[in-house]
Amino acid sequence: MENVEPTSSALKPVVWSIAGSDSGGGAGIGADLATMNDLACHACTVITTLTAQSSVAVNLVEPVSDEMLLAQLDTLLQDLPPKAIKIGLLANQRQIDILSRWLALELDDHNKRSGTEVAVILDPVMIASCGDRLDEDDSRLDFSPFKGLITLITPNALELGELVGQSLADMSQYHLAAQDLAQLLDTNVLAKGGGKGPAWRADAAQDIFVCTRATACSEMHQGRSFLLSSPRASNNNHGTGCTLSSAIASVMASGFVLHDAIVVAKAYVCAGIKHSYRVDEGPGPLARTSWPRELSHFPTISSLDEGPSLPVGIKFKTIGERLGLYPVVSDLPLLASLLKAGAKTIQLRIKDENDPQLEDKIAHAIALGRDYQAKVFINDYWELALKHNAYGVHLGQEDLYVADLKRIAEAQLALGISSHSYFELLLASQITPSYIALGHIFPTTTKVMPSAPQGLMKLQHYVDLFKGHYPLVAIGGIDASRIETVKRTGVDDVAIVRAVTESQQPGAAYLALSSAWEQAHVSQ
Ligand SMILES: Cc1ncc(COP(=O)(O)OP(=O)(O)O)c(N)n1
Ligand SMILES: Cc1nc(C(=O)O)sc1CCOP(=O)(O)O
Ligand SMILES: [Mg+2]
Repeated sequence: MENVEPTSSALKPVVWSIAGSDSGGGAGIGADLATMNDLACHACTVITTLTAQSSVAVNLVEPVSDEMLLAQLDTLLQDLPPKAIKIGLLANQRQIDILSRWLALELDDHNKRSGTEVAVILDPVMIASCGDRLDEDDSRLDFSPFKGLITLITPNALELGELVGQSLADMSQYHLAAQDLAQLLDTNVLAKGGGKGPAWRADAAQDIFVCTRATACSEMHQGRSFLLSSPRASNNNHGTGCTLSSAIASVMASGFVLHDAIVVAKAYVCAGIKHSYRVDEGPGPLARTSWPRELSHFPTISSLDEGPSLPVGIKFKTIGERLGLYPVVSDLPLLASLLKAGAKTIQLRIKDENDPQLEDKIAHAIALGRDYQAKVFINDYWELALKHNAYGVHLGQEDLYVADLKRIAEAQLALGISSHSYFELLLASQITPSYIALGHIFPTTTKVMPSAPQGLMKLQHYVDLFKGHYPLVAIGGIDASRIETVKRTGVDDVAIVRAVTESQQPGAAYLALSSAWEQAHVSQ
């Protein structure tokens, strides 16, 4: 993150951990604080329970008084309101009832007054990694008071079984149970598969993500289930669940959507396990490795729903040279004039699919590209691009499930894919495209976007992770005034609509922007 301004500590997002203390330091509040601080958040704590715990045993569990629980919540809300909350160990039913009432009344009132929506991540802790129970009595806890009040619940196999009152024998039962829990609590579910259970595999930690709804996220990723599979790194797993849930809360507090928070948190846990250490007899705690920047730590995403899925094992044409400043235009005369002005990469983006001259225009644009030895990409109409042998096609994420990707790859057409989040970047990268577009960086009026503008901070994170793996193209609201700051992130290329098309002299505008882009500095 060397290219963006450092966040002043006053601006660090506040995240709360409502959880128990693990005297052994590997899990609970200790792990949450370490995670939240490591991910550049300010961590506040609401301690629910003290546990006398080591890496091999839990010897005593003692909840704080009801007054103390409420006093911590109310005190913090007055002065240090959260951007996100992680809830861990609740030792008895009374604590569940008190906290759920507080969320329904006080937090809801805070959300309404501040016009925000604080993300609440519930890790329904029941058993420590050494196998001992952490709740005060052996009676089953009822989490239903949390219905409609939480953003995500993150049970492991054992907890999921207890929450839905079933034993889970295989992956399909695991998925059904996660869907049942999503309905029961009216929430999103991340059913973890890292520990023993039906999702366990020796070489991979597989989690099931059931997304019922998520804000500022494309419709196509909602109401769906995904399998998130990460490489398994070591058996030091003490505090894995606490770390995962507090990492999800921290990433959401930093402004990322739920899907992104989950994949970043999984990468954080994967890196933490890889670099973990043993302290004593039992499994060791996770290392703190800061914001994940290593692509191999991120999960592979696959769909668990019926219907089309992304193909595996295909690879698209590699683009040898830079795309540079890449204009995106909707009419042919403008495309011709920009090629004449010297554009070497350009896209034809016609959004009226009933345009009677659609095929003619596409065929003509492709032919012009050949004449000028330029890379002409056709947006959306991949069949026409194939028929007329275009240099390349640009597709959106939703197109990936309908287009014949195998045919496009076999015909040696280049493929560019849009992305609007870490989650979509990972999906795009799984089919090894020729480039990935990252948008929309700044507000745009060119099209209606379901996601919020990404901004430079997120762009920097995406570049840090994907640079060198694929050419990365920034798009959305980029004009002469923003060329310098965009270039400083290290992104490879920029795509531009209005700053060229709405100019009185598009050819001259293209040349000026292109030369500004080439001359702008990438900071080291
Ligand atoms: C370079 C580049 N990036 C993103 C887009 C957007 O493509 P898509 O998501 O398919 O949306 P539409 O352009 O079809 O509205 C693009 N065209 N080019
Ligand atoms: C076509 C398009 N796709 C985007 C994406 O984020 O996928 S943003 C965008 C419009 C970019 O237009 P302008 O340069 O006028 O802001
Ligand atoms: Mg498109």
